[in-house]
Amino acid sequence: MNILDKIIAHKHLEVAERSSLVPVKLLEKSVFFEGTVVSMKKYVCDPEKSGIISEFKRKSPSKGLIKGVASVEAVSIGYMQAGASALSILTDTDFFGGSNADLKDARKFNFCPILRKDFIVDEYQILEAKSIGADCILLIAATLEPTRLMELAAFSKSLGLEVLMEVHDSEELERSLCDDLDLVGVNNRNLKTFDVSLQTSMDLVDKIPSGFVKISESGISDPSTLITLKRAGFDGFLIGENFMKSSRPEQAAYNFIKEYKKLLKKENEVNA
Ligand SMILES: O=P(O)(O)OC[C@@H](O)[C@@H](O)c1c[nH]c2ccccc12
Repeated sequence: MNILDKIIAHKHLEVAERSSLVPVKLLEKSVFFEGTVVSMKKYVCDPEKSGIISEFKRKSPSKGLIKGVASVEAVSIGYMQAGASALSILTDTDFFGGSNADLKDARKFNFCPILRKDFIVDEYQILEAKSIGADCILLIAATLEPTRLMELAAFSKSLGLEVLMEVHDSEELERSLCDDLDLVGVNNRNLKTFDVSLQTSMDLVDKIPSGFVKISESGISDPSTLITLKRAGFDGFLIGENFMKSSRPEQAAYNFIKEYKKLLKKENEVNA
């Protein structure tokens, strides 16, 4: 069994357990069911912003411990002050060291789109995402049958949540595209083998239909890479480890975004 299969098997057990402990009726009592969501799509494409979705990630199966003890409050506020467009908060506990409490904390301190980063296999997790204040959820094409992915996307939309669908190759992309998606992310990291290659993004960008916001995900550690990805057609960039591995993730994000803006300005002057 590869790691992705292991995570998904675990998620089914987790959903069964949680839904018996916290029934849907209780989730629906959350104040966030009345509130409107902040659009990830809009923020990522806002030319005044960087397009960067900064991720809060304590550990991962590929890297092990990145930063076990970190303050969501300090890091998420710092990310936004540094010029990120949005936040991605890992809520998986067993494999990524995150929690729903991390997302709730991020929500408390920030008015910006927040992606619930988890492995969604059931409607219950989407209701849970809404109940903790997320604006957007992730659906991973590699882990869902196309019809199931489409059902989950439609369910998210019925709650007003936006959907980021993640793909890793053109086959996944073609079989899973549907109208209820808002953003399509290309994961440069193969979740089964952990191999990382930016070429994955470059190969797939032109295959994503123009109506979807295009995100390049994972393995980004250099501001100049963003220039290459932007030129290729990406609107947004998901960055986690490169910031989280620093002793001060928010400072790392600040320096990165400052450098990116400098490069972007230079690029725009050349093209003017
Ligand atoms: O830390 P990185 O290499 O910058 O990657 C961030 C993000 O793309 C990655 O955490 C991720 C992409 N898709 C996922 C699906 C589940 C868990 C995590 C992920």
